[in-house]
Amino acid sequence: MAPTSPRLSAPKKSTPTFSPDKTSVIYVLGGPGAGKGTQCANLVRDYGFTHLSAGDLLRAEQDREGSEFGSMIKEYIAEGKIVPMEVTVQLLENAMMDQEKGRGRFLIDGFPRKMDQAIRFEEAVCPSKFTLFFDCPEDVMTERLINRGKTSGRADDNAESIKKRFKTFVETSMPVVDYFEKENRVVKIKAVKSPGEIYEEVKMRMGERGFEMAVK
Ligand SMILES: Nc1ncnc2c1ncn2[C@@H]1O[C@H](COP(=O)(O)OP(=O)(O)O)[C@@H](O)[C@H]1O
Ligand SMILES: O=c1ccn([C@@H]2O[C@H](COP(=O)(O)OP(=O)(O)O)[C@@H](O)[C@H]2O)c(=O)[nH]1
Repeated sequence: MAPTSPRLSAPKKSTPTFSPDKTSVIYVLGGPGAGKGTQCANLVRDYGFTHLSAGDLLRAEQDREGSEFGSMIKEYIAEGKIVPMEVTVQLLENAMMDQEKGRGRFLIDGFPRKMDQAIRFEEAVCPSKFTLFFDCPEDVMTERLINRGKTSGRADDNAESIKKRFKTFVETSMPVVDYFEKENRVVKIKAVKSPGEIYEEVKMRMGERGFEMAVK
């Protein structure tokens, strides 16, 4: 069956769709090129998480034939702006529903990038356990993204879009990290070393939060 557009008209609920007792959601944040996707792949392999990248879901919706949001998403991504939250939250909720209903461990990668998304998702979909935040300087991220751009095929891995994405990250996404930080819900990890060294720290910090590896 062909996938359908996000159900934007879903009524606002007073309780979230997924119970945090049964469903674990961890947000994965960090600037563009901080290594979120790279570390998520490690966590999926070792901890049995389902990986949902908000950017990947938006790109898939952009390319889906008949999507009413395709051209709008394309424009936002090229400009490094945050797509209106109704679209992204609904794509994520739909993707979670496609998994075993009401159960599971989800890494939500590259989301929430704006306060309104954070509030809506926590209220209507599932409150998160915590945020893994990969902290990386812009010069390091720029070099990684320019390199990634040689093979990624992504329209936004070019110098002009990268600058815009950094600006959005600092102005719009860091306030989300700061908000969760005040609630002591952020695990901050320096993301400059090699992927292997960073992952060692990720595993240690996951353990501190009660997450053990599913496979040894
Ligand atoms: N620790 C690292 N050191 C060097 N390169 C890295 C590191 N982590 C990721 N990369 C590379 O940098 C690029 C961006 O990483 P990625 O995981 O796609 O970042 P994000 O999902 O945060 O945008 C990719 O090409 C990836 O292979
Ligand atoms: O919740 C989100 C996540 C991503 N994006 C858009 O998707 C782009 C790419 O995000 P992704 O996480 O794939 O890549 P990153 O910038 O972290 O490398 C962003 O610049 C935004 O334009 C968005 O609008 N809302």
